[in-house]
Amino acid sequence: MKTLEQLRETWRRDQVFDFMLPTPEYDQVVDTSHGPILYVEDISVSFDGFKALNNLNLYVNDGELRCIIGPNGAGKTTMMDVITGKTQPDTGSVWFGQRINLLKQSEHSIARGGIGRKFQKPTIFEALSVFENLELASAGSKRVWSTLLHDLSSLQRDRIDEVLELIGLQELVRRDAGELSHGQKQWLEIGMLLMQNPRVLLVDEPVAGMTGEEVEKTAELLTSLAGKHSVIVVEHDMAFVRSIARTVTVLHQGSVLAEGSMDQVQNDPKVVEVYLGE
Ligand SMILES: Nc1ncnc2c1ncn2[C@@H]1O[C@H](COP(=O)(O)OP(=O)(O)OP(=O)(O)O)[C@@H](O)[C@H]1O
Repeated sequence: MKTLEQLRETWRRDQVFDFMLPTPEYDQVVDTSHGPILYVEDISVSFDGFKALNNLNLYVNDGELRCIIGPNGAGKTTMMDVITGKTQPDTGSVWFGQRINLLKQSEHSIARGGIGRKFQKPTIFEALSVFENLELASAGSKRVWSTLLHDLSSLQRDRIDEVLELIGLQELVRRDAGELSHGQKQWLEIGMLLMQNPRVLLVDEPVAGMTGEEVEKTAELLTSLAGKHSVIVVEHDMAFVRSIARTVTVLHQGSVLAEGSMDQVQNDPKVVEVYLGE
């Protein structure tokens, strides 16, 4: 009975999770020969006349780990919504590499085509094991039923092993996801995104609610992903940002206020005034 209920739950989730949808075929490969994997140019977004993003420009290099900080309401979430196709901007352009115009892609195409997004709250299948969660995330275009009922390919198994090692949950592979700690759930969800081999990972406030030890492990995980993936982390926890940051972008009132190393932005008088000095 438990299995049947789990399958029913999974079936419903099929309508919600991007990784269960078919992978789109972009007619262009992601071309990063000039360096950046993301070009966000002159983006403006208004809500009832209020400019949440105001001529925002952001360039993220292939393989980079970028931290985005800024006070509440600075436009961080809206920026991620634009990159992932959830919000269409009033003006501007967003390119994935030099050739893929993200503003012409649907939210699902973007998610399945190489830009993974981790929301703050983990959205894993609590009633399934760690392994089964990763297994489902590797489903690709296969339907959920067939994934649960058929054997995995050896390639998929290898990828699950690789991801388990990355997220440090090898010992808990048969444990129900619902029994994991908050931090472990967050890592599992990152692992589920990694099963899709995304080129870009957007991670929203990953360490909120974590213990000190979990924060440290998350820092290790995210820094280990950079290089193979481009990782964009939005976070308010300054100690955490300092521990992982290479380049930090500070948003304020929908635009980039400052960009540079953590030391550079922390000593920038504009940044101190609007944010860090608060
Ligand atoms: N759907 C919406 N309708 C109206 N206003 C919105 C909407 N979404 C965002 N805003 C406004 O746009 C501004 C930017 O919001 P956004 O959530 O992008 O900021 P943020 O930097 O992510 O803030 P936080 O750190 O608090 O999450 C805020 O003033 C917010 O109230």
